[in-house]
Amino acid sequence: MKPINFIFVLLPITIFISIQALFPITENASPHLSYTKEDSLYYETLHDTAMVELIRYDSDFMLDIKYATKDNFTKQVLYDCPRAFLRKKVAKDLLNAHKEFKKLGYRIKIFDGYRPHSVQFKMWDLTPDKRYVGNPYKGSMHNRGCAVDLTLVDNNGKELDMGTPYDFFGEEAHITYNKLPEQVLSNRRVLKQVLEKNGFRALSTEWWHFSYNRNVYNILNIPIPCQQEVREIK
Ligand SMILES: C[C@@H](N)C(=O)N[C@H](C)C(=O)O
Ligand SMILES: [Zn+2]
Repeated sequence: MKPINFIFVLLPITIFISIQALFPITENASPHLSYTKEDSLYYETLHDTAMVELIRYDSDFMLDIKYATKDNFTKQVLYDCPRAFLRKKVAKDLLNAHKEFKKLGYRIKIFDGYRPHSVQFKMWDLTPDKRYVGNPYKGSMHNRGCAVDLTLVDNNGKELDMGTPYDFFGEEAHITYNKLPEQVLSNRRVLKQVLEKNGFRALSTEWWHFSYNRNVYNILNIPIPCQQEVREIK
């Protein structure tokens, strides 16, 4: 073989094959579990009921955890740390919805996921109105890790116009309220359609709240943990 052939043909092929051998591209059974390989393997072992952190599954989720700040309707800090957890089964279906949103050019921004039961009581003390706050004596789907408050952002991270801010407790936030610009109605439609297709049910009074309708799990009252190495709430 001429040296020129070796340099331009055989050498690149040899290098490519060597790289493949060192870093094999394997078919991942759960392609969503993309945070780290170690996380992926770990999450595979968990039961569907485990409470898992969303961004460990998909780092494209944006987080704006209002109840970890005073910028919420209670004007109090209700969580120790700004993290979002859901039951593994719920998280997986949300991930499938996220994949669809990403194909449309959007990403999900999470305002709230699992919410400790004691926080539900605090909310209810201030706003005992079951249209906008779940009755803690029955338990909210958030307390079960089965509800998520969310919106959509565009490719620049800008929130789509949904007509009202998050936790706007009034008629304009109701999903049947239609005295809104066509673009707002269309944004709400996309949000609802994709989530409903993936196992979530909209709440008639809050465009941002979606409950899981494939399973219901127990109420928990474990605080949102702060240690980053804690990957699940047990
Ligand atoms: C408080 C609000 N973000 C919310 O999630 N409301 C529903 C009804 C709930 O508390 O379950
Ligand atoms: Zn909610």
